Amino acid sequence: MVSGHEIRLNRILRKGKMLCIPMDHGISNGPIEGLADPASMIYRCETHGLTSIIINKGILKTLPKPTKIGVLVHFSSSTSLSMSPNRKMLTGTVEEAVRLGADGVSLHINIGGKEEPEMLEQLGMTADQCHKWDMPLLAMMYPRGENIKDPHDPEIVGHVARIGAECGADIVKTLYTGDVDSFAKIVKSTPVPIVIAGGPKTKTDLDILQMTEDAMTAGAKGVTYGRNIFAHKNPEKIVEALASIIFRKESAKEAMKKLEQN
Ligand SMILES: CC(=O)[C@@H](O)[C@H](O)C(=O)COP(=O)(O)O
Ligand SMILES: N[C@@H](CC=O)C(=O)O
Repeated sequence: MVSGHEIRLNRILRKGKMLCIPMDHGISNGPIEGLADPASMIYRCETHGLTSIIINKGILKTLPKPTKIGVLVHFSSSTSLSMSPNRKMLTGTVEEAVRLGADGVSLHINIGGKEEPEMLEQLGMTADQCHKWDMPLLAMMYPRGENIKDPHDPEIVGHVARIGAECGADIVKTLYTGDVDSFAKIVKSTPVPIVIAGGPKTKTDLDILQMTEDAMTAGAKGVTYGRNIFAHKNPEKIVEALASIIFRKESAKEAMKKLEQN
């Protein structure tokens, strides 16, 4: 018998790979460019190669119609208006995710600051509940806090990714280090699949496509890009370009050529 965990995992991945738009910025940053109407953005992009989305429960509850792709519900919250924007608080339960019909749970864990201990506890406890409910857990593991000088430092990224895996996450999302060799080492020392974050919008489309190609070459299992997709002038087309790299192993340059033709 196929477990609920496997059924759900196959809804948020395709052939073991992920092309996901995290849209949880509405709590941390407000209705930023491209996120004024998350539902429309989801329906615009869902048939262009996406495997899944990450959204807060309030968006999931108010979607006018079900989406065709996997949904991870995000339960970490902090805001840029706060005195402690890095202190992510737990704002939901795995049982709630089951009730909402989610296919996965997502947490954001900042490592390297004074609030780290409580986020580690959130991760460990939520992993236990995910195990109980057969719910896949994606941990967004960020080197972020007073002790972090360079969040892309391969040693730090490798440590942070490993923390996510050792605390029980099924998928770890973290920062790309900027070069294939150092990231390949991190992939090898992390016992669960790694996907990479997009970060602020890149200067050119080729930049985000090249980072994607390099991360996949290093062994990443996909990407979770927010602003580089929903704030793009043509979100559907950048999703198609990313899908050609992730699922059809095209190069960034080949994907770029098609993007320019469209
Ligand atoms: C809003 C966030 O916490 C981001 O980390 C988001 O969850 C994410 O996964 C990546 O968003 P980008 O806009 O690609 O940085
Ligand atoms: N959701 C993000 C916003 C920017 O990446 C965060 O909380 O850091």
